[in-house]
Amino acid sequence: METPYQNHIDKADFDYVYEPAEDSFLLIDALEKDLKYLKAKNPMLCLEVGSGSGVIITALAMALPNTFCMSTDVNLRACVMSKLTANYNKVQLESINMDLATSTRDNIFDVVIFNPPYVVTETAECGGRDIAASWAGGVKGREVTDRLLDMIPKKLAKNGTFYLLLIKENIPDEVIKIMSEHGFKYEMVIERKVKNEHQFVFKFY
Ligand SMILES: C[S@@+](CC[C@H](N)C(=O)[O-])C[C@H]1O[C@@H](n2cnc3c(N)ncnc32)[C@H](O)[C@@H]1O
Repeated sequence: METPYQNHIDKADFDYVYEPAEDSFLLIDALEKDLKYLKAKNPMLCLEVGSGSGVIITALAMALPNTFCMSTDVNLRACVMSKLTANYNKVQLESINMDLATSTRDNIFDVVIFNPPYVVTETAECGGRDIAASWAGGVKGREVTDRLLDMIPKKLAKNGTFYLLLIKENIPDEVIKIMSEHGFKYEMVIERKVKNEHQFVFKFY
């Protein structure tokens, strides 16, 4: 999968929007690894929740030209940057300022992707709309993720797939249990140790 160009972004804008980092690129690598599966699925509609600068959903839109791609972010500046990244790379993206996928219709997404704010913080730090929303994950770094886990069964289309990045501190086994209780199978697509983090991308289907 090609990495989208982001030369249009002024470096200073990353004071306000999450700058793509190792976690973003691990998720792109996971989608690349699963590209045969994704192409065979021929998804009509893909959603990236929390798209930040738009690097992941743009990479997916470039790899799946027949798929309609959508993104949400609680940070308005991130929505604008995602749209510009897609435009710059000549793909279509609908980018919407929204909390997770709360205002979308049910049972419509063939693929949902989330690189969440996963850092363990005080609860009071998470739930904002600015740059801190990029990392502040509250208890176990899972407060935002857990809200999305409860929405996934309702938002995915039949036979839909959900890709989620987690770190060890998020206790992936607990996430697997929650998703199993929702009736999903899982696969760990890729993992990487980066600096002091052990990152994983799980696929639930
Ligand atoms: C770790 S950053 C990932 C950004 C981008 N996907 C990437 O990988 O480069 C997490 C993103 O989730 C967004 N976010 C946090 N809470 C959210 C929520 N409740 N609804 C939608 N987006 C949210 C943040 O604003 C941020 O852009």
